[in-house]
Amino acid sequence: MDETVITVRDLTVELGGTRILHGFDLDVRAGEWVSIMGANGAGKSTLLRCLAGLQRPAAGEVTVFGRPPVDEPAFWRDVVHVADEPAWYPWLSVREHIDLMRAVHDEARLDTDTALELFELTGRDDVAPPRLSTGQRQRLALAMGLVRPSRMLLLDEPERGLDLDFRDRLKEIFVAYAVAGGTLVMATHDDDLAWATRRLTLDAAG
Ligand SMILES: Nc1ncnc2c1ncn2[C@@H]1O[C@H](COP(=O)(O)OP(=O)(O)OP(=O)(O)O)[C@@H](O)[C@H]1O
Repeated sequence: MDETVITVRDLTVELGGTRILHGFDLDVRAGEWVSIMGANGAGKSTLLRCLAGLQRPAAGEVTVFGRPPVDEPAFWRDVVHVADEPAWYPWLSVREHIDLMRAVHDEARLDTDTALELFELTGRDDVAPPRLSTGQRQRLALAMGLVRPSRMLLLDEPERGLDLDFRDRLKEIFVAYAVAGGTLVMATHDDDLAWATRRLTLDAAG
């Protein structure tokens, strides 16, 4: 598979008058899993936000699936951005959050029980997210992202809060997504999770 699905050319981003990324280039093909690494503040989340159409570059070009990314429903039908914790519905259970994602998307990738099992939430399916542990909430956020159909995952530190065993499972989940033709771009501090991926390291000057 060699279809290029992300192209970044000479990307420069400024935030609050400070240059975060400068002259950054990237090409990603369908089915690739790319890790963006680097120190705190290097600009990993900022790059993901540019790919998600949530941050306007000061200069340069970004295309995702052949077009500049835009924060619009047609774009989000193809792309999942898992970053900060989603806004939970405190009156809905874990199971109902997954049901909700399945209900608003045609052709869900996983049924609810499979998702609960895969993300090790079966025993916590009837509680509301605010009563989960940090790692359990992260597993639910990932489950909600993976349950719906997509062609690309933009993942900001997906490992946060997860124990080592579940990180191994997550690696398998992401490999399966890529093998099926999906594309992953992941900001991470986890060498092990990134080990088999194409790794790019941002320096502090971007
Ligand atoms: N809204 C903002 N206004 C001004 N500066 C910002 C803003 N958001 C982020 N920054 C700065 O931009 C830089 C890059 O932030 P970013 O979150 O992209 O880094 P990161 O590589 O993802 O870091 P981490 O590893 O800590 O998650 C940081 O120095 C941060 O302080």
